[in-house]
Amino acid sequence: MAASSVFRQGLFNHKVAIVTGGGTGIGKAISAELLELGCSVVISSRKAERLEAAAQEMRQKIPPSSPASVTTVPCNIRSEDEAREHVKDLVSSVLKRYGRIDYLVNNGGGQFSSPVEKIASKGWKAVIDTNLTGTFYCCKEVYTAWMKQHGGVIVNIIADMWKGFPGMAHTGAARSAVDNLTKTMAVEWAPSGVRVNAVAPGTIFSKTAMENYKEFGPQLFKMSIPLIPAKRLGVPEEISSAVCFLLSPGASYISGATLRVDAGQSLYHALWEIPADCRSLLFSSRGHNKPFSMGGDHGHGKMSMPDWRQWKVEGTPLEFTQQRLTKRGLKDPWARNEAWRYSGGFSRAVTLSDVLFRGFKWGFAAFTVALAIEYTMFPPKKGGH
Ligand SMILES: CCCCCCCCCCC/C=C/C(=O)SCCNC(=O)CCNC(=O)[C@H](O)C(C)(C)COP(=O)(O)OP(=O)(O)OC[C@H]1O[C@@H](n2cnc3c(N)ncnc32)[C@H](O)[C@@H]1OP(=O)(O)O
Ligand SMILES: NC(=O)C1=CN([C@@H]2O[C@H](COP(=O)(O)OP(=O)(O)OC[C@H]3O[C@@H](n4cnc5c(N)ncnc54)[C@H](OP(=O)(O)O)[C@@H]3O)[C@@H](O)[C@H]2O)C=CC1
Repeated sequence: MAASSVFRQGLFNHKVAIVTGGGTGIGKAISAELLELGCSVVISSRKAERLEAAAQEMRQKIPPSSPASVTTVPCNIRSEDEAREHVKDLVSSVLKRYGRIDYLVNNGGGQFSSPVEKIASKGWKAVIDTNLTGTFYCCKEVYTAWMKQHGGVIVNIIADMWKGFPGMAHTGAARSAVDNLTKTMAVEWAPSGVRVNAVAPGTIFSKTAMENYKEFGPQLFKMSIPLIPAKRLGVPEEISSAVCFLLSPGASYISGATLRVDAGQSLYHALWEIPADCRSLLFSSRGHNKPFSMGGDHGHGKMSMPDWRQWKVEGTPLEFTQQRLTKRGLKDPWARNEAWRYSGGFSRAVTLSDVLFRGFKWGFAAFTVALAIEYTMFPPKKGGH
């Protein structure tokens, strides 16, 4: 096996890991790196054939001198009432085969994109059951069946949901819950010698991740690039090295932590565009927002991104935002944004000076007048964005 891990060869010799979702993308990269470092890995997910194909591919790269081996155990961590049984079977079959479980990587999961009001209860449940409840079952089962007596390390893969997750609320809620669950388990299970941490990836490219979003996948991933300080997507191996570090003795004093592996993305922009609608103006006038944060280019730095008006398929979040704006009488919301951008400066200047000298009530009145004048002088351009 050509060495690509930055970690010492043999670091995980004779250890045993379960990696859920280990047959694709991030999970496959984690499994491959663990194998390279001598660990035996059980990869587990719903699609048995795909799992076996991945295992075959990884098996061929294990040198004969290595104690590592890779096995597959199909398991649906979300299968309604039977999920607990599926996970129990997974854990007992690993113990039967290997006699130990040193590491658990809860990586299996995912979601679809949708604005909150269009998420059906079944879809909400599917995502929560997979990402939150599935992770809970795996942790609990591995702990009770093995780690409680023998110690071990758990790493949960979550997501960049730090500012909420507009467009994917279900997964945001589930991953945030797993972040919290990670901390609780870290404390409760410390006396057993169990460390529990999480990794929160930014936008990581893999074929399977992209395909999950069907025909929108390429565009979604492409749109993320300008919003990442590194100006590129991550690759699964960049998550894998963080996971291997957290599993390793190098992290022996780290527990209850969540490591963001996102090149600073979570500190910067989000993909979701906030519409400049009338209600946010009224909201500001009540003084909950700073008046000079209204309009202008404050919320519209994203307008230089790829042209979102190309999104014409019904039911996608962007089409939905467009429809909402159009319903409120804005013929072309993107052109309106452009108008905001160049008319904002004057209105803000008027507002700011009036607020300083006359207080909020009169400041808002002056702002409205200034805005009306500006809109008469600079009507929204057709086709701008
Ligand atoms: C503009 C902002 C948008 C934000 C988007 C940003 C995207 C950038 C990407 C960066 C972040 C990447 C994060 C990733 O996690 S990438 C990894 C992606 N991989 C996966 O998600 C794999 C696993 N995913 C799944 O298996 C599925 O997504 C799911 C968890 C939903 C399970 O699917 P499954 O097919 O097994 O489920 P069901 O058929 O049983 O469906 C159950 C109900 O769920 C609802 N549903 C499912 N898919 C959709 C959809 N595409 N749109 C709307 N609703 C959906 C639906 O209610 C299903 O029930 P019904 O079919 O009976 O109605
Ligand atoms: N790629 C990215 O940008 C980001 C990814 N993530 C998360 O990282 C993890 C890996 O994603 P990634 O590799 O990118 O995408 P993939 O779609 O390749 O991986 C998802 C994996 O989860 C498995 N899985 C899904 N549902 C279940 C289930 N019910 N039971 C068992 N296994 C399941 C899938 O296998 P199968 O279909 O066989 O069940 C698949 O192997 C996911 O949790 C994802 O949400 C988080 C943030 C960003």
